[in-house]
Amino acid sequence: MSVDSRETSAALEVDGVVERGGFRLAVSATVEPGEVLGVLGPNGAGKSTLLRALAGLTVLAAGTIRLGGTLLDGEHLFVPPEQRPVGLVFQSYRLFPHLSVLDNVAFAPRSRGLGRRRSREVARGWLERLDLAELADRRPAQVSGGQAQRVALARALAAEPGLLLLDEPLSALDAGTRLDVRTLLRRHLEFFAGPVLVVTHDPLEAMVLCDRLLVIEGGRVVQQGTPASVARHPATEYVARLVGLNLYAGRLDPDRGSVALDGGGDLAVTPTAEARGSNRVLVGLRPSAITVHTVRPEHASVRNVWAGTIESLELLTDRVRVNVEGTPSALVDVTPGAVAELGLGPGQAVWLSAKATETDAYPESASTRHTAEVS
Ligand SMILES: Nc1ncnc2c1ncn2[C@@H]1O[C@H](COP(=O)(O)OP(=O)(O)OP(=O)(O)O)[C@@H](O)[C@H]1O
Repeated sequence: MSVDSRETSAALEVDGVVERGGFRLAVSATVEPGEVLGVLGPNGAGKSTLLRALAGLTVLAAGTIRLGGTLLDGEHLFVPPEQRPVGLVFQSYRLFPHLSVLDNVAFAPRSRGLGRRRSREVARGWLERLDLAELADRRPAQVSGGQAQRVALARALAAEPGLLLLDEPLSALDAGTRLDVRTLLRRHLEFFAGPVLVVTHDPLEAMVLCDRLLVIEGGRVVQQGTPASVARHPATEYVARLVGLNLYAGRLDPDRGSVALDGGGDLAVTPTAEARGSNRVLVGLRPSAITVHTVRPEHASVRNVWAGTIESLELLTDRVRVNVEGTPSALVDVTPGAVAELGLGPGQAVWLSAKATETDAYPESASTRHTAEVS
């Protein structure tokens, strides 16, 4: 079987509107052959709605979906799901429990009309590529979560789709397994020459698996770009939290080198030349660049000093993330030792400080420009 067939090397172009009850999703995006696009967004943003539209489970209210030159939806045409060259891997994998791993994968070519022997040959090829050959005779209940995920991927690929859709492919796995499977999945996706969309909630998954990210909020695309550009210059509060950054919007006074924040308070910044030319800016500040004090610090060199109250503390792997309510509010990362030493706890009044050189001030419209650069 060839993975370089014409069908598997065409770009996906979607430019449309999907309506679901009172919800409206508007998306315009192109995914190149071989490119892995991560679709991110908070709950209810419209990620599944997008996958459903691509798979043909929901009809577009307006616009078009094209795979290569072929129209799948729009202009009074609608290709039903069973006729779309689309492979869909669900969160739950949905393997057939009564069939062996081999026959689960052979199911796809069999449904395309291949004979039993030929279907099994095709399936064996995919099991080998995905390092599953030894599990061919097992039932889904006799393989691990990570292996089941790979069987589901093998089954989707065995159908020779032109477009691959993965809906939270690793969410059913425990944290330890997820780490290994994520790396393997990235490698296995290289066997697929067409465009891939991966819906995920996990920022690390998005960074490792995806070439480009599409962030949806409230049915709208708020940011598109490479993982690095999105992490560097998040366009919204949600994206900033996702990549673990404090983000503030405000008005820059280039002469004073400070930003009057929309939510009150101001921050001394060292604006880039690009930011100097714009009135509205976003200021990124890493939680590890902020220091917590129990008494007001008196360092003349630190221009940003403000008061706040600890809302909550959350233990991360090697740090404690302190959520401080103030003007502005901030997430601050400290060591567990510092929490003990300073006796930090919820409800406590604290002082925060951050150097102006630790801030990253960029034009509010930067994310839109990133989109133009990378798409
Ligand atoms: N069957 C339905 N009928 C009507 N509206 C729906 C239906 N399913 C979802 N919605 C609405 O559509 C919107 C988008 O839902 P969608 O499932 O696409 O979001 P999502 O980004 O995938 O969320 P999650 O991360 O929670 O899975 C939500 O506001 C939801 O209330």
